[in-house]
Amino acid sequence: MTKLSVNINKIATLRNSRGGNVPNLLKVAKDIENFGAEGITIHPRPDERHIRYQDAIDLKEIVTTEYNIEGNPIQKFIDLVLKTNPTQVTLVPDAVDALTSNAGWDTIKNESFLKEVISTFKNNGIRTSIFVDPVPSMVEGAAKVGADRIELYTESYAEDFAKNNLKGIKPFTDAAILANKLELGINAGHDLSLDNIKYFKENIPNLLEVSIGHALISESLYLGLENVVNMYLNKLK
Ligand SMILES: CC(=O)[C@@H](O)[C@H](O)COP(=O)(O)O
Ligand SMILES: NCC(=O)COP(=O)(O)O
Repeated sequence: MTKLSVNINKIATLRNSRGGNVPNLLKVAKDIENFGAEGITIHPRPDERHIRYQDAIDLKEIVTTEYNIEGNPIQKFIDLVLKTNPTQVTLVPDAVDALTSNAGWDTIKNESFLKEVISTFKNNGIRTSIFVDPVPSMVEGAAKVGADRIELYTESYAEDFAKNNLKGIKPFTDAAILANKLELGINAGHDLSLDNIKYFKENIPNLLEVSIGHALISESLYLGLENVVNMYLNKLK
């Protein structure tokens, strides 16, 4: 069984664009759980352009499913995660000014840093996951630094799938087989969507969790748009 964790960054982006509290991030998170999702993911970035650090703390009070916080472990982020105590922290090596996550960790170059950060989180009872490209040496490195799980960075798979290149799944399947051998749990995310998720799931042995945000929120807009336009038309009759 693969858990669906919904990334709500985009809800915060919409809220912040008007400065008020519409849509209400906490209510959306609660509703997503009530609709059946098994987790809530956030990725607070240092400039707080979508999720604010205070959101991370407020969400802890209401999320009853798995709570996953992603981000680059700069000191401010480490402090936030320790204060919030989520179910899982996912470490992502994104630059401060990155538009979105765009690479996995080099788990060999950053071995001692990752070891230290991971042990800090694990000592506080927080499950750790590391964002990695589907590269065998990076998966081995993730096991070496003591991570509980890897999160496979799926952008290249999504791009290949959109071009009908089904071979793009191969490095992900191989990485998953290796992770299973090394007893690392497997998560995945980035640009997964209603189009590409089924094939991904079918080809990844023991996929524990996917976190999906950008496509899921965009798809929700499209799938809800007809209904809402008609609700307005009815009110204007
Ligand atoms: C870690 C990852 O894969 C990202 O997809 C991320 O969580 C999304 O971040 P943004 O919403 O800021 O693009
Ligand atoms: N970890 C990936 C994530 O949370 C969402 O990525 P995306 O679906 O917004 O690309």
